[in-house]
Amino acid sequence: MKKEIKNICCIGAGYVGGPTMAVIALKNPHIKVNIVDINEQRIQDWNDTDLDKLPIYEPGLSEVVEHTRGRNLFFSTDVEQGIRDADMIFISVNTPTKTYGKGKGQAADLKYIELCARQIASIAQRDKIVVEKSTLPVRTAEALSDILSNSESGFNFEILSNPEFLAEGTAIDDLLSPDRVLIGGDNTESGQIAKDTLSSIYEAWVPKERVLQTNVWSSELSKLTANAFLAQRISSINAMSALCEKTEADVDEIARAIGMDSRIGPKFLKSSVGFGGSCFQKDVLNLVYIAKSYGLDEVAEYWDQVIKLNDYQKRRFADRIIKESYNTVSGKKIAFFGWAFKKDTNDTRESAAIYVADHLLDEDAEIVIYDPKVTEERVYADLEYLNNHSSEYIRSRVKIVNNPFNAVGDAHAIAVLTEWDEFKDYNWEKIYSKVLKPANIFDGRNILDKQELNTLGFNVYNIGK
Ligand SMILES: NC(=O)C1=CN([C@@H]2O[C@H](COP(=O)(O)OP(=O)(O)OC[C@H]3O[C@@H](n4cnc5c(N)ncnc54)[C@H](O)[C@@H]3O)[C@@H](O)[C@H]2O)C=CC1
Ligand SMILES: O=C(O)[C@H]1O[C@H](OP(=O)(O)OP(=O)(O)OC[C@H]2O[C@@H](n3ccc(=O)[nH]c3=O)[C@H](O)[C@@H]2O)[C@H](O)[C@@H](O)[C@@H]1O
Repeated sequence: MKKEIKNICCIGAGYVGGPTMAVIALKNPHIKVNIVDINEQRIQDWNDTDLDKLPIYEPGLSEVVEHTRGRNLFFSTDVEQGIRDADMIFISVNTPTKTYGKGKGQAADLKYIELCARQIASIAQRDKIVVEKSTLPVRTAEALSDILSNSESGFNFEILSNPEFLAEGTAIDDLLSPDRVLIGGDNTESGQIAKDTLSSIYEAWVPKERVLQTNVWSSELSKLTANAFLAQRISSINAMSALCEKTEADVDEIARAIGMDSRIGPKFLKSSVGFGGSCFQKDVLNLVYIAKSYGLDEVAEYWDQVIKLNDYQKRRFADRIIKESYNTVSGKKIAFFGWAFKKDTNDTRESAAIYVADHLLDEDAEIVIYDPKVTEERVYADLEYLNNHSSEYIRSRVKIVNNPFNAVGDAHAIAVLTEWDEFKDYNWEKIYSKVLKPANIFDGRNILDKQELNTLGFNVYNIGK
């Protein structure tokens, strides 16, 4: 059995809420979807008639928004109205690592989630299905249920966990053909109805066998587990990259060799300057915190190593630039190709580039950055957020240019931090003529044609080769 859903509200118009709801609206034209957010600028950008101004860059997103916006997809700052009208409410707000108090630097900060729950409790005028879309610590649904069931309204709030597995840069493809959709809920009669109701929304386009129902705790913990396993794979291959550099083994050859074992599989074995993004570090740290809070110290230490290895990888890359620059980068210009945490996104959260730059700034380097999608102010904000160098120092040492050729003039080295496809197709001969000699390239993504660059005269330093 399922309920009829006519109106959905999503609280949080971010990287998850925006694309996810746009696709739900696309595939369920009979449902009105309201995305609400307290960030006025963000909502204004989502409503901009110029689709190039959407707050998020994702291939295919603007087409979906163009098709649905104003039809059955709406963006608004009126959170209360959104909650009031909805039969089903997705909570898709940010859950960053705590920067204060107990669990600082590890636990997820759940204040935004709690605020949403309290707001729903105080505004709702009828029963609602409340869906956790944000990534949350296992057993958060218990706290939500507590807040909602203690409201004076007396209405029934059914809580579901429906974590999101999309990756940035491929969000629309991932949403259109997901490996699976996970829905956790209570095994009561009303819980089952709620799960079936949400399943039916996805089944508008996702094959039924890919919509998986579990209990709510399994669903919450599956999300953290998936991200931990993915991050662990990268740290594992990155650990091998360090060993490769000592032994003349080639990490890409190793990835290929082990990836052909069907038990291991070929995906997510690309060695890099280190993983970034808003979630891997946050979610693994959260897992470490949860394990510790249950007294499972060995479990906590095991996962903590994934983060330590990632920090080591970023540091190793920066140290190599320094070492190969005759042990000093003071006053030297290092050109960065890429700042985003991966290609095809303008998101820079936890990007490895930030930490590599910070380490080079410790050594008094000058950095000139080109990224096809990241703005100047974003770069400065990322570096200033670390609070390691003054804003004046950062702005005097770091420049952002809107053309790769403007980055490389008189550069002592080029460092590739993001795997943007366009980097492969540049006129490297022209670049060679502009950089200082010896011409050093540090390819933090192993994307460039080393042989060709060597022929042009470059020294190419790879990860794990
Ligand atoms: N970014 C990603 O690729 C993925 C993120 N996730 C998870 O999804 C959640 C959201 O992540 P993002 O979309 O990246 O975050 P985001 O920071 O891009 O968006 C969150 C939005 O929520 C809004 N917000 C916060 N409190 C609010 C409130 N009380 N009322 C109304 N709006 C409020 C913020 O203004 C912001 O625009 C996080 O838990 C994250 O771990 C899960 C899968 C993928
Ligand atoms: O919870 C989340 O936020 C999401 O986190 C990741 O998605 P995302 O961070 O957007 O992007 P990924 O493609 O996973 O890349 C993360 C980082 O790992 C790096 N990476 C990825 C793959 C690889 O083989 N090697 C590697 O270094 C990327 O360059 C990037 O810096 C997961 O892939 C999603 O399933 C999940 O929903």
